[in-house]
Amino acid sequence: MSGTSPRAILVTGAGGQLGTELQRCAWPQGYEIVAIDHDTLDLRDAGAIAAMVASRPIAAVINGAAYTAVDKAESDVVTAWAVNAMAPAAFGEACAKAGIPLVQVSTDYVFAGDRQGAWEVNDPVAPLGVYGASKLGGELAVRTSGARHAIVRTAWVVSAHGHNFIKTMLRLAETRDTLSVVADQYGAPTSAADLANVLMRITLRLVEDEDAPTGTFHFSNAGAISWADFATEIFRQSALRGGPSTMVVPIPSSDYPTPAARPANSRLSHNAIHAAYGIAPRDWQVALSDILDELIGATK
Ligand SMILES: NC(=O)C1=CN([C@@H]2O[C@H](COP(=O)(O)OP(=O)(O)OC[C@H]3O[C@@H](n4cnc5c(N)ncnc54)[C@H](OP(=O)(O)O)[C@@H]3O)[C@@H](O)[C@H]2O)C=CC1
Ligand SMILES: Cc1cn([C@H]2C[C@H](O)[C@@H](COP(=O)(O)OP(=O)(O)O[C@H]3O[C@@H](C)C(=O)[C@@H](O)[C@H]3O)O2)c(=O)[nH]c1=O
Ligand SMILES: [Mg+2]
Repeated sequence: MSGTSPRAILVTGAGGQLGTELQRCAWPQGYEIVAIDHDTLDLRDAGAIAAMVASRPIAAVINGAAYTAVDKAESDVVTAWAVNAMAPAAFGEACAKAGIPLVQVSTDYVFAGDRQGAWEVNDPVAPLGVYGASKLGGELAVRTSGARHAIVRTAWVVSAHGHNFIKTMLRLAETRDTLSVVADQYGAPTSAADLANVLMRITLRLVEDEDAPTGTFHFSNAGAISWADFATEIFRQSALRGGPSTMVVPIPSSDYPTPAARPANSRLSHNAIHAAYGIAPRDWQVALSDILDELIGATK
């Protein structure tokens, strides 16, 4: 590519878990990541989104930003919909106009989670709360925008930075002898680094191959556990590293009331992403180990 300018990939949510990991990915030579944070672009401003995409040649957009405060969204409905639905709509329109692909990230919370098994990409959606509903709005906006797109639903995103369940558990363990954690909500954690790598692969295909698979895909790490199981393994692996740990008391969701209801079964099937892109996730325990290496330090 010598003599030509690099292909710019616009990434939103630069300060978030996914945005941070997208910037750490090993993008091939000839690509430049233009990572946009909240201060640079407020996603509630659709006009600013259009102007940003039109302001320079861009090869693709990865919309990694979102209003992710699930409980707060219940009482901040308009902001949640502005960020999670209207901003993707604005990106869809801008990308269609520019003729570039859009990669949109969505969530397991679009499902009601009311039956067993892993959710397939075409299974019926029925969000239980404002966050899930607004993210579904974003999916529909992107799907109908005319932009070539991939919508990647993920779940339980964790990493060494930002806000997430691992960091919350380690923080609470510092001061608690026991920790009550819900044992009737099932899913699989997703390393933000693994997700970023998958989104990079999909984005590169969409940029380089007009016929690359488009549509809706699911990605999480492999496995099926409850939040209580997850907490237990976090503390087991943390203790091995000399980090904080405490005893987990499994409880029903009814003993942990929250403004937003969560799906009982959040498991995402990987069939679609495997068929289209040959992607198969590694086990969640291995991904957790890498994150704790970064947070606490490696085991001796
Ligand atoms: N976290 C999870 O467990 C899951 C996440 N997802 C999806 O994955 C994607 C990445 O999530 P993750 O990285 O964990 O999320 P984070 O909450 O870590 O990051 C989200 C980012 O979006 C930014 N943002 C929020 N509102 C605005 C706004 N009005 N204008 C500009 N930027 C804004 C935030 O900035 P600031 O902090 O400054 O507001 C933050 O940097 C999202 O689409 C999310 O819906 C899906 C399933 C699970
Ligand atoms: C802190 C804590 C949480 N919990 C429960 C609440 C909840 O059901 C579960 C996980 O807590 P969180 O606050 O991480 O849950 P939540 O913020 O709902 O996580 C979700 O975030 C959004 C953005 C998504 O898209 C989802 O995939 C999912 O990751 O654990 C306990 O039972 N005990 C505790 O001490
Ligand atoms: Mg949360």
